[in-house]
Amino acid sequence: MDMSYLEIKDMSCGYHNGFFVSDINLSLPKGAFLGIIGRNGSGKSTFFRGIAADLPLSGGEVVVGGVNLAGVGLRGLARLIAVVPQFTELSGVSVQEYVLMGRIAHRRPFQFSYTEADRAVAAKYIELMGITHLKDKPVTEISGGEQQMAAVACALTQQPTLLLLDEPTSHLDITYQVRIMNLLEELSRREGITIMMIVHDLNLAGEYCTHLMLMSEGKSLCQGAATAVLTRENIERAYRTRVEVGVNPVSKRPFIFPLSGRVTV
Ligand SMILES: Nc1ncnc2c1ncn2[C@@H]1O[C@H](COP(=O)(O)OP(=O)(O)OP(=O)(O)O)[C@@H](O)[C@H]1O
Repeated sequence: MDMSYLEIKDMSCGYHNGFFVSDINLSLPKGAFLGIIGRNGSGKSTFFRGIAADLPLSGGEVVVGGVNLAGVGLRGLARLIAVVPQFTELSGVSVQEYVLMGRIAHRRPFQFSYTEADRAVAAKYIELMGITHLKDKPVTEISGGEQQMAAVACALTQQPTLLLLDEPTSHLDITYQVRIMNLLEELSRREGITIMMIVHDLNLAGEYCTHLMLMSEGKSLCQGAATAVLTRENIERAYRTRVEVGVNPVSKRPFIFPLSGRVTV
């Protein structure tokens, strides 16, 4: 396996006279499923904005499959990277039309309508996300969780090599949470899509992700497999909250138990 499909070196980015993410170093093999965890305001979304060129880098570089993103331009970037943002601005288009927008980066010059192949790709991911029954509804008239599923279908329709998801499970019930995580895991394993996902649910992250990165105050506090990152010491240091760490009896992955103020340890 190529250990450095995604190579982030000494990356920094942030806001004028304000918050900065700094000195991030990260190497991921193709098909890795990285979970980015850390408390609110630790810089997870800012880090994503730097990778997706939504914020200029103030230092370092991001290389995907040997290509330095600084040189690819917006269209080239859209063919490599798809982003599922935390909040999506929605107009009244149908779910199907919305998901099809993922094909725009693949249009040839002077191609003004979608091809049959474009429609087939969109239909495949609409089906995989389990929202085929909603395809003719306006996106403004479906639930928050259904909108999240549509946003993921749209990003996959872009057929990126690197997929960034900013908390895709936050509005989802356990059925859809598990469905989306299983699907992402399968896409990373079978199709070699490298996935980076911001996730607040530490147990979901620990269960599914092949790699974790724990952020604190704009820096990467630690990286590695779930068992190395999800320790009581690391979590208490990053979140300043007392927890107990156990083991999922079936998967043997770490499991975090929050501790109520009632409990004295
Ligand atoms: N557009 C902006 N301009 C200036 N500062 C910003 C901007 N967006 C975010 N920040 C600041 O940057 C810091 C990090 O924010 P960021 O959204 O990266 O954190 P996060 O880890 O993704 O948080 P959360 O888990 O709450 O989504 C915060 O202190 C925030 O106030």
